[in-house]
Amino acid sequence: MFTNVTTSFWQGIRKTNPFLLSKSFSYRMNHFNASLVPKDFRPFRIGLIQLASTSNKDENLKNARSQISEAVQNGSKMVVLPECFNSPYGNQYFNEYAETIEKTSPTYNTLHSIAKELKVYVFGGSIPERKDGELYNTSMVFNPYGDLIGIHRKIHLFDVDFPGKMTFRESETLKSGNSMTIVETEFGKIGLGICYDIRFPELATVAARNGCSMMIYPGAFNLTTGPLHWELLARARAVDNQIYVASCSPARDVSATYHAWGHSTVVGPDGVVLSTMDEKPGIVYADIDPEKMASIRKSISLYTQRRFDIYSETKPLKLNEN
Ligand SMILES: O=C(O)CCC(=O)C(=O)O
Repeated sequence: MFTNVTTSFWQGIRKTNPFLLSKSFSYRMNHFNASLVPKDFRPFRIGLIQLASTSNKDENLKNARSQISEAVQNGSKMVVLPECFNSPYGNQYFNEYAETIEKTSPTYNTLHSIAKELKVYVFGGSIPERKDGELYNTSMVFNPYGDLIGIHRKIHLFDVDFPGKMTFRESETLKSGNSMTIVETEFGKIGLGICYDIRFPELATVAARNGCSMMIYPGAFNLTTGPLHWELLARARAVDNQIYVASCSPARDVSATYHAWGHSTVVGPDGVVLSTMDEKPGIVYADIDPEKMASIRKSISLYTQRRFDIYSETKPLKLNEN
C-alpha cells in the first residue's frame, strides 16, 4: 500500500520534471538510504604512543611494552606505535635491523604477547622487514587475542629532494608494497598506511568507500615537511572522507641522524584536531565516536551528493564543451 502511494507520487513528479529520470537522479535515489556511518563502527579510546626510539632494539621493545601498558590502563582499546619504532630511521639502518614476519622474530613475538596479555589491538608502527631477499617498510597489526590480523607494506616510498635542506631516497634500499590494507576490528574497519602513504588521497578515499571509519598512519615526518604538511595532510584525509585519522610519530631525538617531527595527532571526521602533542615522548589519547561521524555526515552529505556519473574513473572523462 505504502509502496504504491510512493510510486505514484514519484510518477507524478517525474512527468513534470525530466531531470528526475536522469541517471544522476537515480544514483542519488539508490544511495539515499545509505547509513551515515559504517554499520560495524563502535566507540573506543585510541592511544598513540609517541615513543623515544633508540638504536637499541631490545630497549625499544621494552619501552613500547611499558608505554602500551600505560595507555591500556588509561582506557585505550587500540594503540598505535610509530614508523620504524624499534630502529633508527635511515637507509643505512634498514638492513641491520630487518626482521622476517614470523612468530619467532623478536618484534612479532613481542607485539603478539603485548596484545594478548593486555587485551588490546596493537597497530605495530613499522619495522624494516626482510622478505624474499628484499627489504620493506612494514606494519603488523595484532588483535587482543594476539593474532596477526594485518600486514601493510609501505606502498609509496619516501623519495624527496629539498635542495640544501634534506634529500631522502627510501627506494635506494626498500621495495614498495603492492596492496592496500584494511583490518577488521570489533570497533570497525580501519585502513592502514605508512607515513608518505598519507600524501596519496586515493588510499584513504578507497578505504572510506569500503567502509573504513578511520585511517591510521604510523609516520616519521621531519623538520622540513613536518611543520609544512603533517597536520594539514591528516586533516585533509579526514575532511575529504569524513573519517577519523590518526598519525603516530616517534619522539624527536636530536642526537639521532634523523630528527622526527613528533606531534602525533588524531583528527575527527569534521577535520578538527581532537588531540595532539609536541615533539617529546608521550601518549596522545582520543575517544572515537560514531555519533560525531554521523553528525558531520548528516550536516554535510558528501556521501549522497557524490557525482560518479561525472567523475567516475571507470568511465571516459566527461569535459564541459561550452
Ligand atoms: O612525506 C613526508 O614529508 C615525510 C615522509 C616520511 O618521512 C616517510 O615516508 O618516512
